[in-house]
Amino acid sequence: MGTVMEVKYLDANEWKYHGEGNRSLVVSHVQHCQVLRFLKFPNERSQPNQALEEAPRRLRNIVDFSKHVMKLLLGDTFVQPGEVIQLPLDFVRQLAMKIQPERPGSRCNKVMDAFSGYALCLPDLTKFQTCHRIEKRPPLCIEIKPKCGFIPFSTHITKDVKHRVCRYCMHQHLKVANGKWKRISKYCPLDLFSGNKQRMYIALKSLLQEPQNNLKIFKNGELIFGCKDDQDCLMDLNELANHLKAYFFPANGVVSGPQCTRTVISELIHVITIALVSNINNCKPGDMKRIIVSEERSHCEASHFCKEVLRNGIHVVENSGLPRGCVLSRILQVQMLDMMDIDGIYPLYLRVQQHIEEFPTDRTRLHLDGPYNESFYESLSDSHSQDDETVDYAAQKIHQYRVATTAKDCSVMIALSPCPLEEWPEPSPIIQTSRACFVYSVSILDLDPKPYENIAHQYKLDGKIINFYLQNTRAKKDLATQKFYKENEECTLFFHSV
Ligand SMILES: O=P(O)(O)O[C@@H]1[C@@H](OP(=O)(O)O)[C@H](OP(=O)(O)O)[C@H](O)[C@H](OP(=O)(O)O)[C@H]1OP(=O)(O)O
Ligand SMILES: Nc1ncnc2c1ncn2[C@@H]1O[C@H](COP(=O)(O)OP(=O)(O)OP(=O)(O)O)[C@@H](O)[C@H]1O
Repeated sequence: MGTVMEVKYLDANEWKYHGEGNRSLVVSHVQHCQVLRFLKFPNERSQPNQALEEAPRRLRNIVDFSKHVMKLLLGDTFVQPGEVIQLPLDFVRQLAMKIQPERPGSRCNKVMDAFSGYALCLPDLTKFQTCHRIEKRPPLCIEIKPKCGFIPFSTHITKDVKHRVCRYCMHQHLKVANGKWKRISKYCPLDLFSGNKQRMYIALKSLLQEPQNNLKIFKNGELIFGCKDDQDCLMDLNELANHLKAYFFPANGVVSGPQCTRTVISELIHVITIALVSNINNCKPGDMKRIIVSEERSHCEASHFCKEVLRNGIHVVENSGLPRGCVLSRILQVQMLDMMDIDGIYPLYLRVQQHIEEFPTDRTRLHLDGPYNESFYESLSDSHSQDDETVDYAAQKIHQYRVATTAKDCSVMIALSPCPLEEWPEPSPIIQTSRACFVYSVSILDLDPKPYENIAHQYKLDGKIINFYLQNTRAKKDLATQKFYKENEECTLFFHSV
């Protein structure tokens, strides 16, 4: 299993800390366009054994899921599955020690797997585009974790608020209360996925104001904007504009001040929007058809854009929809494989649990932990259209739900490489702005399968998010009403005294 990497790359000094999430830690090569993605495990004594036992299988599952499931659903060009490799333990241990001081405190409840010797080797998507080109200005890369872009439509939902407010906007309240973030973000995924230029502009501007873990910007593979964790954020828009000036206004890159920041940020938002709605493989006229999500599934009451529209008395917001084949529409379509919502899935999970308690060997037959091969992919298509009370129906719906959950948690990487129009390396796609031109590529990352057992956790979390949101917004409404009456009282007294 796995290939052994070329020896010339195996010097820990040539690799540096790049970033991490909840389940993996990534290091990048200082020179080559490569990253190594290591699994992480809880800080427990059993950790070395757990890693030795689990790492190779989990990594194999990650690659297979990417290759045989997500790539087929999201499209060839967007997905780079990478490969499982085996590394010398000395090298991995040295690396783990070297990067430890760089890690954000909030992620240190888990340790990097420095025990199994297995990792994933992937192209460094933050540098990918320009690997073999000589350009004075290094590549720029924008990473967005867009989260779930629709309002669930399942008839299994009992809490009405889920039909009105999207999960991301509700979850913000709990995250701030838990101390995960300091402020509520105004970003609403439904605006980003709307395909409406105005709504997308507001969504991206909100991400720039409060990036949390949903937006990162890299220059030459180095993080220049975004949060490592809530304690450690690089998010000064003037500073960002300073980095970007030379890209968007190459001729007069020396201008500065608030006007300059606004102009540069607008250009950035424009480029991101184009990359998100373009069909890179494109060009068949039929592909320009837009995917329109029904009105009630594409508006979130908590979105600041919607609030503004209501406040200004504009009642009809154009529901533009996403061009077919663009990265956002691909992701949204896979997210929408979740047709039952966790409210409909949880009872089916209990059905499967009960069944495998009685027939443990069926766990394998039902593909609950993979392997994620062609037959798993086929099991996603609707062979059971109605609930016939079987465990097979339940497993099929659970598979669809898990695939959708991966798409709700993936990230989009947009790599931009400045390129004068005269040097356009056709047929590579380009984006033009008022003064600049970029060759670009779009990839989707973090396409790991979500463990079957997570369903129980997701069900509990969903309940917490909704209850907290309802409590919190109710409390705020009560306070506002009290204030209103108090002000009116004061007003009344004032009238009496005159
Ligand atoms: O449930 P959510 O929406 O909070 O998503 C989790 C993410 O939280 P977020 O809200 O994006 O900050 C969470 O991200 P963070 O650790 O918060 O950066 C993980 O991506 C988690 O995935 P996994 O279970 O570790 O594979 C994600 O869990 P899954 O729901 O994808 O299982
Ligand atoms: N191929 C790649 N090229 C460049 N950077 C990458 C690559 N893969 C991952 N990264 C960086 O490493 C970070 C962490 O990786 P990833 O999102 O896969 O971790 P995770 O633990 O699976 O995340 P999550 O908490 O969302 O489950 C990403 O946000 C991204 O910035």
